[in-house]
Amino acid sequence: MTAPLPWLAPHRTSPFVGEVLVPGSKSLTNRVLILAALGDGPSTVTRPLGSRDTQLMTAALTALGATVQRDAMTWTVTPIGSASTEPVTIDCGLAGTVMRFVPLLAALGSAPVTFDGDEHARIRPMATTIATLRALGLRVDDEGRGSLPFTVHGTGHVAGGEVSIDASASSQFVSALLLVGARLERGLDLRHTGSTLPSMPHIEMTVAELRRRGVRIDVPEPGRWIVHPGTIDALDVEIEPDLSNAGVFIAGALVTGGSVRIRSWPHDTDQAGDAWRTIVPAFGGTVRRDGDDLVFAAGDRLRGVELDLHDVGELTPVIAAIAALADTPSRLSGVAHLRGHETDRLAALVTEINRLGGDAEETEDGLVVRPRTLHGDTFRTYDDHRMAHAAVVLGLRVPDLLVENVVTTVKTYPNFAPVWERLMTSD
Ligand SMILES: O=C(O)C1=C[C@@H](OP(=O)(O)O)[C@@H](O)[C@H](O)C1
Ligand SMILES: C=C(OP(=O)(O)O)C(=O)O
Repeated sequence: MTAPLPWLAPHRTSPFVGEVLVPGSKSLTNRVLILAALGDGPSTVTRPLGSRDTQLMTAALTALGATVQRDAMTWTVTPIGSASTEPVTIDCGLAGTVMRFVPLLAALGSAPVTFDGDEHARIRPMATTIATLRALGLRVDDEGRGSLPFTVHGTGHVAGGEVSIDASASSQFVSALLLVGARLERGLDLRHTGSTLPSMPHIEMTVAELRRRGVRIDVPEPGRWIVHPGTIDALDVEIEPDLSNAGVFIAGALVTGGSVRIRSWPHDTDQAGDAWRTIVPAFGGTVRRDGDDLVFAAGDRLRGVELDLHDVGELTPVIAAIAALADTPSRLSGVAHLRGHETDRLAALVTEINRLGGDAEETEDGLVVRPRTLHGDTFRTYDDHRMAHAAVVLGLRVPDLLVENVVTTVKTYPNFAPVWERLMTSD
């Protein structure tokens, strides 16, 4: 198959002024689908994200025995019923939420379930998932790899109880256990033993979604969660727009001296992307609520930032792109775990920003980005949707920037490139 032609990123010599309703949150959609599949009756999901990651989740849950009936705006999920013993194979693609969350659901069943994914998925950190399953008493065949592919042999019974894991490489190892904790016979007393735990808002989102469904969870101290055994209530929910993905439009406004209205920004949310409300002022921009929307605008200048992004690591590529266009240096820290994301994001950002003539450098746990005049080139995306987002932010200011494989954005954002093309002709 021939590779798709690179896409010429939109470029502006005038401020970008726009209004966007971004599609639903990936993290919420995939949690809600799982909890619906484990629920005590059918649930509906309104305004779900329809993208590669949620498609992979739907296919995985269907393979485990749930049904997902899709109408345009609402999906109806019927929970996983009686356990089948037929072997199944699940494609995780490059979706962390599928490769980390679904093996724990497979553990509840009685069939051998094989997990595999894209080429790069095979090098994403999975050792904690495999160790967790074994600690719960399951047999896992991974031929000693500690990564995808592997097979989980469910027996229909998981006692649960005390489990200690090292989740320093990804918060998703904690969320995965919490999501199934109530369905373990003795519930779960989970301790994180590693030195650091990234993406805490994503864990808090998991806890909040469980509590909304009647699950009792205590958090007696940082790094410990007690999930009481019980049922997970069915619940009809509407998915919030993806605030992390809103970031690329916000960044577009910031770097061109413009403004953007993000429609339906939730008044109260557990999403990591809510942090844009504090990140934009750090770059010198402004944020204003107008009814249900937030309006982000550039300030008089775009200054560099010093940000610890440990809690919101997934925002880093777009923040690094803004930083490369700022007028003073930036230091981004707390994100060593990004080396295990869709690609090694720290290495990829340094290589690609510097390919354009920039001055970015990797540190032990982040990046230093110094302003330089940038020139066009082909920006590699490494099959990483957020590298493509970073490319678009840079292209708005750097002429002749070509984005390799922009279609990789379909992981969490359908029609990403056409949306930008429409925005460029409509403001
Ligand atoms: O649970 C989730 O939905 C996610 C958790 C985070 O993962 P890490 O803790 O691995 O960064 C985040 O970066 C990812 O995009 C989504
Ligand atoms: C890290 C990310 O994704 P995943 O859910 O695949 O881990 C991301 O979307 O930035």
